[in-house]
Amino acid sequence: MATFSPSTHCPSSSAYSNKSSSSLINGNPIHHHRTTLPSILRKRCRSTKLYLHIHLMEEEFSAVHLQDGAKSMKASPVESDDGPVKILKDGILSVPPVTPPEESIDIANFDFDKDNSTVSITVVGASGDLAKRRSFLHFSHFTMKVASLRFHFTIFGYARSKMSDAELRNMVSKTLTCRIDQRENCGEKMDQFLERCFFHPGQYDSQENFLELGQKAQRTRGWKSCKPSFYLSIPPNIFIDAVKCASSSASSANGWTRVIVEKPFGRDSESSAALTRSLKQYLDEDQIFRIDHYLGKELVENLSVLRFSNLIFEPLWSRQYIKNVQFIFAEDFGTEGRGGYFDNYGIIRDIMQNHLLQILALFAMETPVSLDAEDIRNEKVKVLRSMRPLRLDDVVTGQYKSHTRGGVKYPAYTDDKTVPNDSLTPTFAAAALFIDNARWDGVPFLMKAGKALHDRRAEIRVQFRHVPGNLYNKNIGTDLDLATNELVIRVQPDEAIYLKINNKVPGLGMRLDRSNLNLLYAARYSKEIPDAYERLLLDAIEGERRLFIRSDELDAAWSLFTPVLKELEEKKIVPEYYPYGSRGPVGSHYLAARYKVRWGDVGSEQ
Ligand SMILES: NC(=O)C1=CN([C@@H]2O[C@H](COP(=O)(O)OP(=O)(O)OC[C@H]3O[C@@H](n4cnc5c(N)ncnc54)[C@H](OP(=O)(O)O)[C@@H]3O)[C@@H](O)[C@H]2O)C=CC1
Ligand SMILES: O=C1O[C@H](COP(=O)(O)O)[C@@H](O)[C@H](O)[C@H]1O
Repeated sequence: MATFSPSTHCPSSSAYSNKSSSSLINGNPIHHHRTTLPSILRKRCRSTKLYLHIHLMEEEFSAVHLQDGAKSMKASPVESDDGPVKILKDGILSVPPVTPPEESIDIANFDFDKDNSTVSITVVGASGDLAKRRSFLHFSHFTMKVASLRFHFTIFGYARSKMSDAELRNMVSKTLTCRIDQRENCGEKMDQFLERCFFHPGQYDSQENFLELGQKAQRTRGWKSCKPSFYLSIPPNIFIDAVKCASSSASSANGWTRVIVEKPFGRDSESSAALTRSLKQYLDEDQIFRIDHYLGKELVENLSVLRFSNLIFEPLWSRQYIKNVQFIFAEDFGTEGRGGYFDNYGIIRDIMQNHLLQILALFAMETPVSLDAEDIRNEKVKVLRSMRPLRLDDVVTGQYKSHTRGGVKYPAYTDDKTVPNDSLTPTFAAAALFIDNARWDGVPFLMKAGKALHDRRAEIRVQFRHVPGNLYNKNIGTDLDLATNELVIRVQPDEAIYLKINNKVPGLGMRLDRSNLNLLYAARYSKEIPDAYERLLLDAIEGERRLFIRSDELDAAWSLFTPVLKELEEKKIVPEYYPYGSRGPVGSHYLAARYKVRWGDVGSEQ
């Protein structure tokens, strides 16, 4: 009899190893099991060798257990009854022996749609920049790669602009790529994806138009039970109108409606709280999926794995061994085309308050009770609430100016026609943050984010303290800084994790150099790294909330940045100007030096 806990851990592979099964999916053993269990919605367990997925279907759930790293799949309940799952003490469930199914299942022919439900995503604001450039592309990758295997799936575009289905498909087709699997008839898959795209014109505040959308969607696929999600790709000031109409007029009878919201979630604490309050008039918190796409990036996902599944890191993860931590975001292009949006927000709201702070929270949080969304988000909130609000003294801001290089003139931020000539909006910022808890007391957490810099990168740098009484000091010079270890988690590009160590240069002498223990993903893994949105969309559809921002997390995040944002604006702080394509304002180095830190991305060997 295998045992597992609903909230804390997954069964080990060995828990199932005594069960024989003749059923295979892609060569992986599969065990089916059906019973009654009212209180568990779904449990996802991930480990390298094991994936367990339970779906609640009314009062029944079916469990599909795939071994050896196979992906989880939504499966219809199998027609066997192995008896009830018993709840033992401490919430441990006892799972009766699994009856192996009689025939083997071939994934290509497996019918995942037996419940005949349809997932539909409506891109609200389908005529806009985000929708055109990114949303449909993400949906296409997601649909072609994942969803088409699992769901009836439709995508609706909704906007005030008039468009036919054919025009929408034409617009969308221009953004599609064959990034998914070149070998597997990509063209055919794109066509299949486009066939699932429809357009419905309407106003964002019209109940009637949303009702028509809902009806059209019902007709399109003959929904038995429909699972509508709305992806808000509109300016935030019309979110509430759209949500009100979508939830009251285009939502499913079974209340499945979900709303996926892109940042910005407000401009400060007050506007964010007001937005949340308004959304909650029409939706429950668990229907709102606030996307921070950095949480869907592979190396950000891996951060917790690195920390909590490797003995060598966690003991070092504190003020005792870590001198400082750096979160660096750089883009080698400006706000081209997005100045209108950007000027109202600036780099602190665009990148720091969300993407970098989310990574920081995952980096610094305590070990969660389990991998469940609420347990992880609880720990993130705790660490955010232990942080000191950012002070003006601890911030440096910059704005890029025009620069000519190699005969090419690169524009200044204010050359954008949608940006006022006298704009003081920062396109660069560096900040020093502190976590006032026992683990991190006194450790500077430095952030740096900028547009129009000399390269594009996102990385986490962990600089360790020097070795006390280092025996090899004289072999590496007197600068102890040169001898400290540094762990670099390169989120993009060229995903990698590397550790800088001191090493003896081979030879008869005793000379040390700095070398890297390097896990370069491209060299280690042949599989393509999924786009952040593929993961996030799948999770939103499946109701997995781990990678979405909860409202209290959002409040805590805004509390840290709102005072300084207000001060910057009220005092009209002039940003330090830096040339397009440079390394950014020199002020960031003074800020780091104040805390005895050297930015890790500067220097010959990064
Ligand atoms: N663009 C980007 O790269 C990113 C955008 N975001 C966020 O995503 C959302 C969408 O961004 P984006 O596509 O750039 O936005 P757009 O300004 O392009 O607006 C999207 C659509 O909304 C409708 N719309 C625009 N303004 C109004 C208005 N005042 N009243 C009613 N309808 C309006 C228009 O459609 P129609 O007239 O046809 O109805 C427009 O095509 C925003 O919240 C933005 O902050 C987040 C990250 C990146
Ligand atoms: O959210 C945003 O992110 C992008 C950068 O995302 P990436 O995945 O390409 O690194 C940034 O350009 C944009 O300003 C910001 O709104």
